Amino acid sequence: MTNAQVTLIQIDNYGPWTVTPEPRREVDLQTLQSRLYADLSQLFGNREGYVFFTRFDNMVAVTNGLDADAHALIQESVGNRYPVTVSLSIAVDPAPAAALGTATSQLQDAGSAQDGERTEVLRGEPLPPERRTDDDVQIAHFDVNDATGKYTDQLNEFDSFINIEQGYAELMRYMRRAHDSLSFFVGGDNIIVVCDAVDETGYLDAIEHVREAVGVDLKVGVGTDRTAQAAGMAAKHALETCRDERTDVEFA
Ligand SMILES: Nc1nc2c(ncn2[C@@H]2O[C@H](COP(=O)(O)OP(=O)(O)OP(=O)(O)O)[C@@H](O)[C@H]2O)c(=O)[nH]1
Repeated sequence: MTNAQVTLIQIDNYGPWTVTPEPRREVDLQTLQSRLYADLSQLFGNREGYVFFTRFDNMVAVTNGLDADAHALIQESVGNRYPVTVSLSIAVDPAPAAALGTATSQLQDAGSAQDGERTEVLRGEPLPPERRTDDDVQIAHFDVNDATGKYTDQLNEFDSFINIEQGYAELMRYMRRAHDSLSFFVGGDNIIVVCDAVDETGYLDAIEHVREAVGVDLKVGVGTDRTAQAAGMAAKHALETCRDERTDVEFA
């Protein structure tokens, strides 16, 4: 059984900030959002976590191994670097979607995303060190088969993008519904899914579902470990085995 520790990151009172005193230049907002994501990726990444950009005003991190103090430090660092602050909410559950559900409720209970008084909230309990195991995080790294040959080298870039995004949309809904798992597009033709001990049949069914629904062919490498980065790296190696062996699913 896995025990995903998930942290919801939410920019405090961001909506009002984007239009105060009048709408801010979109290029400046895009720059802020992508820099904040880059910094968070490094701050959590230095501590073996993964951060996914999702909607940019809200981001999701897998933070097994990070305690409350580490979260507070990251929060402080963002407050010192940016004109905005972030709230963080941590939760643990075998099912990643359930962990994110709890993390979300904790933050919603503390106040609205657009409440000027609710800033730099830090809620939730990390996984206690004595309960941590080598099986806490399962990461599945999906990749589109021959995306270069089928899309990038053949189609208009926008049509390539539509194909990849449709594969992502179908996979994220399927993994959420069938396995309480969280899927994140990470660029190119890659999707990283945080899973709750899904087995080979589960992955084969997911690949089959996406192929039937939108005609996008996927393969997946799966890794399990104590932290997101260790599990993610194992998943990448398993994906290389898929390439070598021409298989659809490989476990590290
Ligand atoms: N985020 C991320 N992106 C990657 C990774 N590997 C490849 N990419 C991206 O995916 C694109 C396609 O690369 P590949 O998946 O290696 O190529 P492919 O044509 O699909 O070939 P096969 O996967 O071998 O079938 C690259 O241009 C990168 O943008 C990775 O490990 N992480």
